[in-house]
Amino acid sequence: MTITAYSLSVQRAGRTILHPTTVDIRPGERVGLVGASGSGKSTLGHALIDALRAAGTGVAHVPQSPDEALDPLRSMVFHWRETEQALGLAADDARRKDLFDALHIGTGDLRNRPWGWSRGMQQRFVIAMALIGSPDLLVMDEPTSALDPVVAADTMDLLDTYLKTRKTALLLITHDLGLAARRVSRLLVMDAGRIVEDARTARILSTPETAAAKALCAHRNWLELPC
Ligand SMILES: Nc1ncnc2c1ncn2[C@@H]1O[C@H](COP(=O)(O)OP(=O)(O)OP(=O)(O)O)[C@@H](O)[C@H]1O
Repeated sequence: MTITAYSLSVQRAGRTILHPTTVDIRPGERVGLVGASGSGKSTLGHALIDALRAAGTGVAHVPQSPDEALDPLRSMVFHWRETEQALGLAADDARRKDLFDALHIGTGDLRNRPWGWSRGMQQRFVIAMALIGSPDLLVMDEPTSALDPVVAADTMDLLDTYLKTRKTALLLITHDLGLAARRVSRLLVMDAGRIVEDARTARILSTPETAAAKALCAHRNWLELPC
């Protein structure tokens, strides 16, 4: 069933930073939310997560940096168990092995604290945690911007492969059109708190219609980036 959130809007400090916006995403669909800095991407992402969770939709969130998700004083196994418990799931070694294999983190020592793992492994661990409950939607906000380009590309490749056989949809929030172009089939372009263009990725890249989409597409150097 299509995931829909109607008429999301956000006011802060007396200013409307998200104008009424309806978002719909099909099961398994890969959607990019792109726009210039300050256009309202993260605001829409958070409003969408809150509204969908309130309606009972399973939504997981991957933040920009693993530091936002991992407590430096806690072991990796603590984080994993805490997530399972929060989801009301019993510990399941087979599920953990599947996710660890899929995201190539099987060599990590779960007794370590986050700083005992590389940054790339930490972020893949955070992605694996987000997938524990097989969410309907995975929202990733600039998920690879803290990683070097090769590690970032590898991480997105592993996630692509994993999601191929699942119904989990993906909303990828990024100002990096190059990343979005390689990873999603549909783009939502934001400008000043509104979605101003919503179309297939290939169409927006070839014939952007709005000033915001044209501005993003004008910076063609992103074509050279590996992720
Ligand atoms: N708590 C807040 N109070 C006031 N204004 C806010 C608040 N949070 C965000 N804003 C403003 O809302 C607008 C949208 O911010 P938002 O972070 O959603 O944009 P963004 O597109 O995600 O930007 P970036 O790519 O830089 O993260 C910006 O002008 C920002 O300054």
